[in-house]
Amino acid sequence: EYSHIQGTRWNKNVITYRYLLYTRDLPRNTVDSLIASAFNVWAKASGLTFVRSHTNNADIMVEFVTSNHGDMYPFDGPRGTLAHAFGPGLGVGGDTHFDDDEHWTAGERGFNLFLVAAHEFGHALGLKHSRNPDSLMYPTYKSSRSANLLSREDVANINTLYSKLL
Ligand SMILES: CC(C)C[C@H](CC(=O)NO)C(=O)N[C@H]1Cc2cn(c3ccccc23)CCCCCCNC1=O
Ligand SMILES: [Ca+2]
Ligand SMILES: [Zn+2]
Ligand SMILES: [Zn+2]
Repeated sequence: EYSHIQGTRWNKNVITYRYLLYTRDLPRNTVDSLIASAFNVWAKASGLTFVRSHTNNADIMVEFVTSNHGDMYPFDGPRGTLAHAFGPGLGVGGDTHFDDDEHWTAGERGFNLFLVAAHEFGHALGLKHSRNPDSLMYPTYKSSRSANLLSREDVANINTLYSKLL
């Protein structure tokens, strides 16, 4: 929701992402698959492709950090705010930060990393919050999300930004 970076969308079809810091709550390959699944939610709805980068700078830098971590939005310890992401753009644009004072899980307990990442990547692609509690882009965490994560509103909004590429 920090859309202070100009530009409402990415102007390319292939978006790269790179991990800077992992969490100790989960094995790395579990984090990798949960994050990849979260990107895939938006790939299916937008026609965008997400490619993991291991070397150079990437569009979306993903990291698990706590409290003050180098941007203007320090985290707040356990619970409260879980994560945040910057809207599309150069530099910090798209970057996604998870509060590592949370207990990140792949299941029902703690906070489900896949669900939170899917919300954050919506911001990284240019989406704002929704007032519809059934939308993924609703500003409050809900563990009981159905299989089809995206509401009709989420899909309409991503399609407005990125016309579904043929
Ligand atoms: C949507 C989510 C994945 C990302 C959002 C932040 C966000 O929009 N990032 O893009 C988030 O963390 N929302 C808070 C909002 C929130 C709920 N409460 C809070 C108490 C203090 C501060 C914030 C909150 C009440 C207590 C529950 C705290 C634990 C759950 N936290 C939340 O749901
Ligand atoms: Ca927190
Ligand atoms: Zn941050
Ligand atoms: Zn949000």
